[in-house]
Amino acid sequence: MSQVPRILVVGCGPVGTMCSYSLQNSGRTTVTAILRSTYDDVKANGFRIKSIDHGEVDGWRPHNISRTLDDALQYGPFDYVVVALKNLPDVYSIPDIIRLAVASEKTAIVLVQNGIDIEQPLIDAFPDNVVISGVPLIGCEQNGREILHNDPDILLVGGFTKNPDRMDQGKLMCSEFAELYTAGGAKCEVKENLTWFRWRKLCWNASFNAICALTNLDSGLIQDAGALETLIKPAMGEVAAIASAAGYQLPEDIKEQMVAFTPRELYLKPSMQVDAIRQRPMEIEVILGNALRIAEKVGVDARLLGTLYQLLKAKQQALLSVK
Ligand SMILES: NC(=O)C1=CN([C@@H]2O[C@H](COP(=O)(O)OP(=O)(O)OC[C@H]3O[C@@H](n4cnc5c(N)ncnc54)[C@H](OP(=O)(O)O)[C@@H]3O)[C@@H](O)[C@H]2O)C=CC1
Ligand SMILES: CC(C)(CO)C(=O)C(=O)O
Repeated sequence: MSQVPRILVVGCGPVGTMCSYSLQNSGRTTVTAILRSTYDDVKANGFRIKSIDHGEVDGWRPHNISRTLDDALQYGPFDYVVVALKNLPDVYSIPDIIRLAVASEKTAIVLVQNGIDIEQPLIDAFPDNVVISGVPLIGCEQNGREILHNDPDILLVGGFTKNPDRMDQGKLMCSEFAELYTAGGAKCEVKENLTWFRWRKLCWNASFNAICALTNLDSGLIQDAGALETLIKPAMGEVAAIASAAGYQLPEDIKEQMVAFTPRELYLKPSMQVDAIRQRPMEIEVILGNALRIAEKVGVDARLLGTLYQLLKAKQQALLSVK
């Protein structure tokens, strides 16, 4: 590992920008970020960030910014490649996108994304590398160079690798990453049972994200429409049943906990609804498809999730064909 860890952030939307900010703010890293649609604006003016964790900051830039991964390689080799773009295996391959930045087995790949079973493609593509899987508990949105970060950044991380000889290294890198992130003013916690936390978050994402995207009603309006008991909670129940059959027992009152996190008056548009509105591809494979593939393996009947998935797939198909 280089003395000052070099970090590449691929996918500098609201989540990637807040990750870059915390890691750089630690004062102990060099951060390189790939910016596409915001490159010119951020190069000229920096990001304007309004953050519940960091306050208001204008003119902030990562140490290095590049338009492409090829260009970013001049700032490597990287100790960590942080992936914070949408996880869309039906649209692009994340291993292919980052391959050139994974210089050797010393580079750890950090996923900061929603979904379940998202580690496997990276573990398969980079069997000797450490994959740090991160569940982002954050609320943030972006409009050009402006970032509104309104729900605190708590990143839960756990290490994975195919190579048993790399386990110890995985633990070390996970702890180092969490320390750097936390030193920068947000929170990052290492979790031994990270997959359990992925299932817990999936209860929310597979229900609210899917149903709000399909109905174009936000988390408050969908409750006003009476769908909590008829759609949202039943979908959560199916996720909990799959998780339990796969060995991850969620609390008995998981549905109530998730609803309690989502008071009506929040009127929150889940990221999948935002993507649908903006005619951008939705993360349906990692949020529903993977859960259903696991359901089939463990013998759980998840017919509501199956229907939501097929409806979303049709919507995605239509959306991708007009792109
Ligand atoms: N936003 C939120 O509050 C939360 C998001 N999450 C999860 O975090 C992850 C990231 O979410 P979010 O930041 O909202 O996503 P966005 O879609 O808003 O941002 C993704 C960014 O990735 C960039 N990008 C896409 N493809 C590439 C590529 N090939 N190379 C480089 N950059 C690329 C996009 O650039 P361009 O603009 O040029 O297309 C965009 O800036 C997702 O998995 C999401 O589900 C989890 C919790 C909360
Ligand atoms: C929990 C929530 C709403 C955080 O923004 C989310 O994960 C999403 O919108 O996908």
